[in-house]
Amino acid sequence: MDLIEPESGNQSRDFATAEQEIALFLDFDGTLVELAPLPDEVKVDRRVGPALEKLRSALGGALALVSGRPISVLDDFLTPHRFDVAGLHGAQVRLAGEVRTESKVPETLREATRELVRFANSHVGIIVEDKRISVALHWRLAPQLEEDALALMHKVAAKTGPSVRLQEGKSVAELVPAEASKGGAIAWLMREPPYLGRTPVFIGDDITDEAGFEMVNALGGLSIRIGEGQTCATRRLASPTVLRTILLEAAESGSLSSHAFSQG
Ligand SMILES: O=P(O)(O)OC[C@H]1O[C@H](O[C@H]2O[C@H](CO)[C@@H](O)[C@H](O)[C@H]2O)[C@H](O)[C@@H](O)[C@@H]1O
Repeated sequence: MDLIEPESGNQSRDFATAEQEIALFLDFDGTLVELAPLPDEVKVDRRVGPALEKLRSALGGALALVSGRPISVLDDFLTPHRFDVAGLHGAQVRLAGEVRTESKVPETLREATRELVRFANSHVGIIVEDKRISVALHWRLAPQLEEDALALMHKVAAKTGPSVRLQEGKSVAELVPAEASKGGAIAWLMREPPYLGRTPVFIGDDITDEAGFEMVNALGGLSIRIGEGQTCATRRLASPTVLRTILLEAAESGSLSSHAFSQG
């Protein structure tokens, strides 16, 4: 059985709209790919890009990546395949090959980034990922520095003002445009063809995905959390491997409904 039972109080349910056509939203790190020690080191199963292409066709085009990564980085990982993407936690959205929304670079972000780089330069294992519109501080290689790194991020976030918010993740904290969220990006896409009128399914693994889970729950869709941890998602899958198996099988068969995510 691939599904982990949800925590008590967070009821799994038979998905009432299982036969309806779905729109599929996929997180990247920890969902499509396993986590790696460094952001550049993730390995993408070479079957994933072609499988997602097939699924996109099967779903009438309604398939998008929803990630904290920039669109350009996801393109590089999945090259030569190109998908609709909500990147940078929703700060940018590409639909049908065109970037349709993109947050401005918050004015205070450059100074904040410099402060984070100073910290990284004096602490082994701390990494700054400058994503232009957002910036991430990673401590996966120095878990003993988590408390210090988080304290710094809170201090820097307080100085950056209301245009920026703090987004925590797995061994990472990020400063992102305040208005951006994965939930907002999913809602935006759901108002546009080919997503419009479909039932959203969002699969993620992280606290950064909770806003997306909340949104698809509100829209009557299906939210699926990969792995353990507190969540408002209504279903779980054990691992990225389990998800990839489901997606590869669905691509092979040429169809995907929400039933695929509740196989026992
Ligand atoms: O929304 P996602 O697609 O899940 O992206 C979230 C962040 O993922 C990346 O960081 C995480 O994955 C790294 C590689 O496995 C790992 O080393 C790190 O500890 C994780 O936090 C990425 O680097 C970030 O930019 C994304 O926001």
